[in-house]
Amino acid sequence: MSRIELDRVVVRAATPGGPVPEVTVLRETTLDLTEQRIALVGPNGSGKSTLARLVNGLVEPTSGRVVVDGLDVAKKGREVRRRVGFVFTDPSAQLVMPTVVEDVALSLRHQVRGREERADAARGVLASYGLEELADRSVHTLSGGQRQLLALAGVLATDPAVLVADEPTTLLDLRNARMIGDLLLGLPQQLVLATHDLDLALRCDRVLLVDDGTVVADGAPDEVVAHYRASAG
Ligand SMILES: Nc1ncnc2c1ncn2[C@@H]1O[C@H](COP(=O)(O)OP(=O)(O)OP(=O)(O)O)[C@@H](O)[C@H]1O
Repeated sequence: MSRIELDRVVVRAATPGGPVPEVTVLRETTLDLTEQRIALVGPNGSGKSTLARLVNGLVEPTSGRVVVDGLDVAKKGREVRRRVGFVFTDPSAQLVMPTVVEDVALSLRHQVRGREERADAARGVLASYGLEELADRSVHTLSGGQRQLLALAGVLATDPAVLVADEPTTLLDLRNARMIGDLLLGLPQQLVLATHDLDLALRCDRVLLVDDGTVVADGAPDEVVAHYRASAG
């Protein structure tokens, strides 16, 4: 399993034109994450996405350090991003090529060298997710569920050690949310999952409750989720 360490991490963001010049998005946070499945839960705007994005350098700490498997994210960003896959709430953000098969092929650019070989490998990846019939379609013609599955397939094809998923089921209907949730929780990789789905959080190994830029509870899923439910009134 991988190890994600946050050492006194603070994130501040400039707010040009706002009532104050900057806001603290994440207050000083120190964490050592070694469990396989870690859920981040908490109210809207609490800092879950910020915490998730720190893990692969999409957000940089204002102070402190984020270290993944001994690699400092600020110094070894490229290496960290090869180890840490990321899935967004809205998969459109990461599906950039005209067709489905080209999109998966793009993900495989570091793994498979030749153009033809890459296209073949991409079709193989699609087949393993039951998406082969969509290979030549435009990503814009896919349903939300198909798009999220495709985004996930593309990221997993690169065999990351860690997968960070930021509310990956929020835009999906019940059936697709369940399918993607089951897939994520069944992965052999370490998973960091920001989610509003408390049933998914309960199936993780450790849950962090984030509120107002601070981890306010951290530990066994049933206890932390019960705490969250009670605090939400
Ligand atoms: N670059 C930024 N500039 C200004 N404010 C920011 C910036 N990034 C985050 N914030 C603010 O920090 C807070 C935490 O944001 P974050 O996206 O991490 O929350 P979240 O817990 O993921 O929320 P949600 O559940 O709604 O997705 C929010 O109030 C957000 O508006």
